[in-house]
Amino acid sequence: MNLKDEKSVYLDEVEFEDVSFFNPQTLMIFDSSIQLMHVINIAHEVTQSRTVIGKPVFSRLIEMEAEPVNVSEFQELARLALPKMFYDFYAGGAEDQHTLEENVKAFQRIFIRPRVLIDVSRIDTSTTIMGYNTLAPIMIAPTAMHKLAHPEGEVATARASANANVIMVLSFNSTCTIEEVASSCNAVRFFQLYVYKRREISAFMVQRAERNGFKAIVLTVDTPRLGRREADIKNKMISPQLKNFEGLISTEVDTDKGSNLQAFASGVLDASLCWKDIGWLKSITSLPVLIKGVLTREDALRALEVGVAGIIVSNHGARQLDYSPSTISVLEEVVVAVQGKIPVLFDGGVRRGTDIFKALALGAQAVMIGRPVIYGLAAKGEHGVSRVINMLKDELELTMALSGCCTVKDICRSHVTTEIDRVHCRL
Ligand SMILES: Cc1cc2nc3c(=O)[nH]c(=O)nc-3n(C[C@H](O)[C@H](O)[C@H](O)COP(=O)(O)O)c2cc1C
Ligand SMILES: CC(C)CC(=O)C(=O)O
Repeated sequence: MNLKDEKSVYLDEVEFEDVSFFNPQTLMIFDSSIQLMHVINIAHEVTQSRTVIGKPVFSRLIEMEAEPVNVSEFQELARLALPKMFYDFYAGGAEDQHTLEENVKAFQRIFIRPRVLIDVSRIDTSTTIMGYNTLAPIMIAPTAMHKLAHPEGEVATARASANANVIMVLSFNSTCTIEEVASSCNAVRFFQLYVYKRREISAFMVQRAERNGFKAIVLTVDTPRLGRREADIKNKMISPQLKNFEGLISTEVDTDKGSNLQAFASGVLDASLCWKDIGWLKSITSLPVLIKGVLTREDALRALEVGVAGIIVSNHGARQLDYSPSTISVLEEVVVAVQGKIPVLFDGGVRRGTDIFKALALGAQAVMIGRPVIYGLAAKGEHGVSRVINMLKDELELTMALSGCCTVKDICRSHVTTEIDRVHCRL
């Protein structure tokens, strides 16, 4: 990105210093590949004749040239880059956001027990997930509407994942179509599914995913209704038309009352979905079915009974039920119930390689990352996503070396101490 050139164009045109009022919906129609142009274009489009980007915004964009060294720096860049409505949508959680905070804080209460005098001159982070070899036990969690973060949307995320050799789970609510993502690059990908009241739509999407080479279906089971995200209500979060659903259903909702996305979701999500429907899903696809959103031993056992191929311990990034437990605090409960019969994957609050190490030590086969990917995408497009993935992989590698683990298989329960362990020690 050549900021100096942009600057001269831009400074001539400055009229306002407030960008907060532009209509983010226009973001969907631009296809510029550089972030700065992207933001300026939106402003041009909305006001038609005037530029509404002012100095404070421009200086923020300059800051984006800095290379972040960790996920939280990417988050800050994303905050600066994005319209408030979108940043809040991505970063926010449900209600008091207690679980949102806990997802991250609970990791901080787990300590690593490093082992020394082990030859760690060679570290191998690679692993196998559902039979597929990957660079690291890291996957891309399904997150909706990547074009609100960057004009290349899910295609940029898919390319970064493919280059890094990690598995991406494409969201049912993606802004690029299943076909666009599939044809963008060769990679192992899974498809996330919501079951709509109009089941034929969900069934059609499953068939498209299958036809386009996706390798598994990830059924999200924690969203009979959308959680109450108060920032989205205040911002009147948009619900844009999604190309995947063209000719099937209108995803565009235009209400003045609160979150349009919430209004859309409440119209389409099938709240009657239950365990017996896993049978229906298995009957319409030959792909393995994983369920995403399990937090208890009871549901893990039920999942085994109905024959799913894998479980994802997840609270939807704390966007659904506030005061549900942090995911890392219940991971072991699920792992113990499953007894190694099927893979247990994990997401929620992973921001460091040490977090990945802790989740693996507690029995997860791999972790999925949600917001960090979006922050990378918003700040620096495909390059940003690559950086986030590689940063977490490098941090994991260092953690393994400093803990005496040469391979992912070497990471075991005795490498961490949890709060519960410490209570038991005192008894
Ligand atoms: C902006 C955003 C959109 C999301 N969209 C979806 C979605 O479409 N489908 C889904 O199953 N989960 C969705 N999730 C949940 C993620 O798959 C994942 O569970 C969560 O982001 C993990 O937590 P983390 O963001 O702390 O990594 C979304 C999460 C975020 C933050
Ligand atoms: C469009 C939404 C239903 C996507 C979602 O799952 C989320 O925002 O958490």
